[in-house]
Amino acid sequence: MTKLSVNINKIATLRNARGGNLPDVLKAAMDCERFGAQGITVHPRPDERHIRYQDARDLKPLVKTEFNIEGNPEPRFIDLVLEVKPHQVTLVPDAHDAITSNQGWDTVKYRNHLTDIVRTFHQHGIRTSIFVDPDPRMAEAAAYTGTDRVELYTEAYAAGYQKNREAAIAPFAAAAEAATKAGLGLNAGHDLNLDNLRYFVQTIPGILEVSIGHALIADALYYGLETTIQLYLRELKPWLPV
Ligand SMILES: CC(=O)[C@@H](O)[C@H](O)COP(=O)(O)O
Ligand SMILES: NCC(=O)COP(=O)(O)O
Repeated sequence: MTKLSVNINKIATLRNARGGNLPDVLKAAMDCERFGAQGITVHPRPDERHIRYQDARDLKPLVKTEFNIEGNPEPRFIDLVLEVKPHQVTLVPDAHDAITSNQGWDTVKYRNHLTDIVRTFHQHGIRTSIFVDPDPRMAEAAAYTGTDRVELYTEAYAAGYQKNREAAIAPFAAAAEAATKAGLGLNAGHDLNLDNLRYFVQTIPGILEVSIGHALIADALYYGLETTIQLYLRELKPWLPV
């Protein structure tokens, strides 16, 4: 079964626009769970323009499903994760000025760096996932860091889906196969949406978790949060035809 983890960064972005507490990010997270989400993802960035570090601390006692914190493992981020102790940390090589995540790790070049970080999180009982491009070499090399999982960076799949979905998914299938052969669990995320989600999880078996934020929160403007989460969960049902 593929779990749906709702990324609530965009709810925080809306709240931050006015400086108050509307919408309430903590309530939204609990509502996502009530409506069926099987996990909550946050991605604090150094400038805290979306979710804030304090949000992650406040969410910890409230999230009853799986709590996933994503980010670039700089010292302040590592300290936050070790303090909050989520179920999973996803390591993403974000540049400070990136609008959103725009690349996976070079797991060959940064093998030693990632190995040290993975070890630190494992010593505190936190599962690790490494964000990777759809490149079998990167997926395979990720295993040498000791990580539990990789997260396939699906932006290129989403961008190519309408034009030629078979071609768009091919590199992801190859990377997924390499990761699985290397003993890694598979997550996926970035720009997944109601159009492209089902084909992805049905074509690549064994995706353990998808984290979805931008499109899901945008859909919620039209359908409401509860219906939207149900619509995404329906796309994850393995028996529905692609
Ligand atoms: C790693 C990843 O793909 C997501 O975390 C995505 O970057 C969402 O982050 P923002 O909401 O900050 O764009
Ligand atoms: N890890 C991907 C994520 O959390 C959400 O990405 P997006 O759906 O906001 O593009």
